[in-house]
Amino acid sequence: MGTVVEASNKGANGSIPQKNPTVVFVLGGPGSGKGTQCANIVQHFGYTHLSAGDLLRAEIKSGSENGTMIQNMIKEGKIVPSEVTIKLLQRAVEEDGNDKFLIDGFPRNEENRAAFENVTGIEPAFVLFFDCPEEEMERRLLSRNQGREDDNIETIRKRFRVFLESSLPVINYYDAKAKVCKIDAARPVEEVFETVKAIFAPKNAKAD
Ligand SMILES: Nc1ncnc2c1ncn2[C@@H]1O[C@H](COP(=O)(O)OP(=O)(O)OP(=O)(O)O)[C@@H](O)[C@H]1O
Ligand SMILES: O=c1ccn([C@@H]2O[C@H](COP(=O)(O)O)[C@@H](O)[C@H]2O)c(=O)[nH]1
Ligand SMILES: [Mg+2]
Repeated sequence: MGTVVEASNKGANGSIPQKNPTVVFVLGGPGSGKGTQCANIVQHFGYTHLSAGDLLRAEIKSGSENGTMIQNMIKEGKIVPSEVTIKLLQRAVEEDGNDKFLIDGFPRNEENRAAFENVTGIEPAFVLFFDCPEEEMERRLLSRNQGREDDNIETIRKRFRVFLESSLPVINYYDAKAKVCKIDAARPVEEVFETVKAIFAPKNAKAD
């Protein structure tokens, strides 16, 4: 991994973002522990955590015109069109006063990745990849008990398939650019976070 690279601020659509944020993509299979580790990173390193899935779920609750479409996609484990998710992410970045963001669970496919880069002009500083076997992720999701409509065995299997077919290629894309920090996420939360800390501590020292 190289040093933290600040995002460029030219949007291909001509828009100029308010800031020049540092963005870290947090990727991994469903239930690999992305949200759990992001909460720890926020506490220790002062990032803002933006979960694309949480933004989409909030959009459903808000009564937005896209709500029913998003709800159906999530129930089926499918990927919501890029333009919808990117707008939500852009709005969240613009409304926040921070200059460094963890984007959790996005980009989920190659089209998401290319559209985000084109629209925002932002390249991630690096990518965290929480690597976890399916059996462990399945166990975690089935006992998460947060009332998520997609935490049932039928949808979980669909989500696993989408992750393998559509999301892993994104991780491979960034790996080819030496931007991926792969973490063994099958260990207990505290152990995983020790590894995460070792990744962020030197980068944060350079970025601050
Ligand atoms: N290292 C771990 N060991 C055991 N359980 C964990 C670990 N990390 C997270 N969990 C638990 O597993 C469940 C899924 O974790 P989390 O919500 O962080 O995953 P996620 O990657 O964000 O999932 P999703 O992609 O579905 O949003 C939660 O109940 C969480 O408490
Ligand atoms: O960029 C995204 C992020 C999420 N989705 C949809 O939401 C669910 C749940 O996402 P989590 O990251 O597990 O919270 C996911 O299965 C997709 O259906 C999306 O379409 N695009
Ligand atoms: Mg999550």
